[in-house]
Amino acid sequence: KKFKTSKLNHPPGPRKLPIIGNLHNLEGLPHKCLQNLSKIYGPVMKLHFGFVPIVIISSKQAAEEVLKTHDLDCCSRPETVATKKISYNFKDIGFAPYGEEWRSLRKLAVMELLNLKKLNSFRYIREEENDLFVKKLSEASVKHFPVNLTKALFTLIASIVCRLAFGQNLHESEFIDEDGMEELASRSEKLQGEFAFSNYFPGGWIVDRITGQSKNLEGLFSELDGFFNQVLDEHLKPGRIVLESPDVVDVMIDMMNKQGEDGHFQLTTDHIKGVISDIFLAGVNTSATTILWAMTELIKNPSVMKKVQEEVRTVLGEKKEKITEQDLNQLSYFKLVIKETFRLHPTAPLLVPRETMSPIKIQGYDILKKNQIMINVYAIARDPKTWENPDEFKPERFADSCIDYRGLNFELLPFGSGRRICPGMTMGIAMVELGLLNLLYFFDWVLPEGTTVKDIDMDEEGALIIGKKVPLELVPTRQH
Ligand code: HEM
Repeated sequence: KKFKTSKLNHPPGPRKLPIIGNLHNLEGLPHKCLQNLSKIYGPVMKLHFGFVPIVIISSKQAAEEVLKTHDLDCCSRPETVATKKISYNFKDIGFAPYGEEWRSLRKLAVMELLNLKKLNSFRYIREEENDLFVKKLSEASVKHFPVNLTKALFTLIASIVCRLAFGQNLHESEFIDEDGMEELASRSEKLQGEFAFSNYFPGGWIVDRITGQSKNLEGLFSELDGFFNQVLDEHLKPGRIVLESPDVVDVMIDMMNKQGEDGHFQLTTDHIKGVISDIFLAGVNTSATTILWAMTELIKNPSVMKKVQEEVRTVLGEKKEKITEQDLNQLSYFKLVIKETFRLHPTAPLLVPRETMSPIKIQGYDILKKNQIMINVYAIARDPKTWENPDEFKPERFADSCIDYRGLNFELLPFGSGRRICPGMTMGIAMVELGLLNLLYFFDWVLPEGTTVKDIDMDEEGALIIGKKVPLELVPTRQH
């Protein structure tokens, strides 16, 4: 031990046990448990999940050092059994290590998903799908029955994402069951977060085989793979007619067919499936869950609900039959409600884990090469040193503040920051804003008979993307 003592200043952390490291310290949801541990060990702490060293960042200052000062040094991704599977052997954007392949795919995604011109030209898809959503909710409102908003919102967002990115109209699709979207999305979330021994222990694959974990993973994956294959096959059909503008899959197939053999990175069908998988997994759960949390908080806080509905209905007038994205420009309190939802309920509370590519120093601590880094944006957004009454849902806190959630203010990072920032941010925000606006403009919402605000369950579940555990059921009454 004496000889091994180095001059390195390692981050503090709870005592680890032989073999399991700190796995025994993890109880409940990781972001909450790590938030509690950081109150003891500080904003930069080191834990070991089995044999894997993981550095947890829980303050605005430390997050800025990682994501701004050292962004390039730590913008790779660690490999896990599940992410290898779901990314078609890292041939995607979200889980691919840093390198030429990731850069090329990411560039393509930014062009297709972040491109404002393209997003605007697809505006009508979002508006049409929301219109249909309002019609369905209006039918339910006649009967005054509770609506399962969780399911309804997953279907809405999946319809937009599948139409916009894959050219698939879920309402007419022969092979996709639109009502099964919530289940498919939550299965995929399970797949990403499955605990596997092989992630943390050398030879852990043997345990995974014995416990049936490997088989479980295979089963979940083959269901999703079936869906992604169908999307790809539809696009590869000879004589395919592109009705709307070419979607992401069309663009990638075109690139694949035109590429020469010049030694550069070659696009394959696995890359296309990797990107389809990314868009579906990263796009649907996150946006639907954000609207769901916004509605949950509004029902729990009736004065905020009243204020935002008053603004929405006064500014847009009483007689609108259809909401457009232009209507969003005139709303200010509404936008604060969304900001506050992103603060209290970041859907990826630990972002997507990163991996250091070279040794770095964060807040004076030495972090070695190939260490995992998790940024606890949940803990940062509820840090009482930065936020007054951090657990309260209070959109007014942003009224005179220029803090935004687009990756430049390190106290509020629902989309991450730096090179790995979410490339679907603009699309995600557009879907969340329009979906919530339709819910608030056209309907009044109450809890089902016999339940009160105290009965609203705020429990969370999930692994990488955290959702609401119990579905939200509310009774709509059509207003206009
Ligand atoms: C409200 C909606 C959304 C939220 C809150 C969200 C959040 C995030 C977060 C936190 C990350 C990780 C960033 C990091 O590691 O620093 C991420 C990555 C990613 N997101 Fe999103 N996202 C949303 C919507 C979307 C949509 C609609 C798409 C695609 C259609 C998308 C595609 C991706 C991809 C491909 C990555 C991986 C980027 C990379 O590793 O280079 N996201 N997202």
